[in-house]
Amino acid sequence: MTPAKHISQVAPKPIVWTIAGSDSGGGAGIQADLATIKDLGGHGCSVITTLTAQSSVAVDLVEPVSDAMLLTQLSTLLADLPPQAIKIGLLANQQQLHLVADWLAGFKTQFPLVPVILDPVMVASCGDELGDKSTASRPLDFTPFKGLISLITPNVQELARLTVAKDIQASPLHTKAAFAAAAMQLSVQLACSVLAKGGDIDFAAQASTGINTTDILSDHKSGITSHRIATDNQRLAEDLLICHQVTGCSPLDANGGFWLSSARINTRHNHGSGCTLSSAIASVLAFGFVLQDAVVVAKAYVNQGLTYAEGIGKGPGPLARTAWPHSLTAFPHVTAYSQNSLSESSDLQCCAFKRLDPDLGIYPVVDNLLLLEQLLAAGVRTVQLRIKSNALKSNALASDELEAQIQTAIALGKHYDAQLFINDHWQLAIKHGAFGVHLGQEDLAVTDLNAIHAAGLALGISSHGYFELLRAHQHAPSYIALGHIFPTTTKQMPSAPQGLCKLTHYVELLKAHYPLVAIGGIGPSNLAQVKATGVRNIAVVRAITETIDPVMALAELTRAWESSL
Ligand SMILES: Cc1ncc(COP(=O)(O)OP(=O)(O)O)c(N)n1
Ligand SMILES: Cc1nc(C(=O)O)sc1CCOP(=O)(O)O
Ligand SMILES: [Mg+2]
Repeated sequence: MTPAKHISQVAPKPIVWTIAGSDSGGGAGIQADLATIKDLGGHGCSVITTLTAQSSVAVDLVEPVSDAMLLTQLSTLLADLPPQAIKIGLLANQQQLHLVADWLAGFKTQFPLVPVILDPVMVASCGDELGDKSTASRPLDFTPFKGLISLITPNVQELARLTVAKDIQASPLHTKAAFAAAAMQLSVQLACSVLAKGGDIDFAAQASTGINTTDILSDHKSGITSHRIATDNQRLAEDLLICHQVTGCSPLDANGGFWLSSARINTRHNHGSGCTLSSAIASVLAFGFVLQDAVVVAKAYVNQGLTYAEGIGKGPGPLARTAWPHSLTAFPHVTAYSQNSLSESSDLQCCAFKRLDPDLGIYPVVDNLLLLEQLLAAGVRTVQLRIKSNALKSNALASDELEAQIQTAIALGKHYDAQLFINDHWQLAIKHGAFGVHLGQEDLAVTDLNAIHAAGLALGISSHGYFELLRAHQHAPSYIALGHIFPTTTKQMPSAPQGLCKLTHYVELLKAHYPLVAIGGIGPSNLAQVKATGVRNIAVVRAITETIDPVMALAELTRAWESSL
């Protein structure tokens, strides 16, 4: 594996707190959390709730710290090292839980935006209970955390204990439907997102009930994308993410549900995998990624850790520490979860889209034929016609006129032998034989990608973060756009600008697989910084359209891009 570059090399080191128990064996708890936070480039601070005399095979003694010690750790840290994210793990008893929840309520009034991840740890991987004696007879009630946490990460046993609805409690959570119902229930109960970890369940065994466990294997380099049902040798580990009012992402995903599937990694060295996952999510959030992005990066980190884990001691060993994940194969496959549908993968096409030269040239995005023709005549090689349908609604353009413009644009593109992409209007692009179509994430759900593929058109897909770029990758497009890098006034964006640090990571992950295009707020003043991230193409609107001489502007951008290192 190539050594991965820490995000901390390109971004300031965020402070991440872990409020959790000590595992004297070093594989889980505070010890796993601090190792994870450091490995992902953060600075870890610890608030110890409980001491455990623990090895890889047994938990011999559990001793909560005093209330005074718990509260003083919190106040001492807050005075000097306020967190960018908090992970909460083992709480020894209900009294401790109340103390932490009350403290958190006060903290949140001061720092409402700091994300808090709760890993409701109850049982060690060796099977021993981790709470004090009071919790063995009565499971903890996490209701005091309602409205205070961003995400809870139960495994299947914890999910069953935490969901109070009688019908859910009565049935074991061994089917996808029951598991999903419990996760949704918990999301409502605690008013937070839920990552329900299905690693301990074999949903594939439920395939006979008609539930589709289709896996997608996509290799864009060889141009092959294939789908197959998981067999015994290729079992899937499937987690369900239920989002609750997530901000900073596409509104379509803010309350979405997603299955995250990875090939099951055959190892018994998984001690501390839950602690590692939750502290990794907190660490990635601390760098300013949105929740869905943090979850898929943390999943990839755990997958890598399991893959390279080695035994230490007689029992299950800890996960390997493999730094920020930069390999697409470590990332999960994302499928939308729909309550109304048992089959979640019906929209997949079978092959990769048309392959392009990774260097597209400066890629202008324009909204009129006059400018399009000027740029084509000036020798532009890749260009997009982006006529938004709100231009239609305001009656600026009737639909037959839109079709005529698209038809003319396509003819011009052919005449000048350019790669002309039509934004949004994929049916017209197919009808008139365009070179390609550009689609956003919202468009994907309402587009017949099979039809675009069958017509032989190239496909470009927008993305705004890890989660969206995985979704784009699963369609094996001709290029992936990464936006918006800097603030833009051309379009209202639901997400924050990605910035150069995140762009560097996306490029590292995808550059061997796709032509990549950075977009959003790019122009002469920042183009060299963008090029330094390793991205090979930029798409621009205002840097061309808002100049007095667009042809000259294109020539200047091209010269500056080619001469930048
Ligand atoms: C090259 C390129 N990248 C991104 C976009 C944006 O596409 P989309 O998200 O569909 O948004 P609209 O352009 O339709 O508003 C793009 N057009 N081109
Ligand atoms: C159309 C568009 N899509 C974006 C994305 O991030 O998906 S940003 C963007 C507008 C880019 O315009 P300018 O170069 O004027 O900032
Ligand atoms: Mg669009």
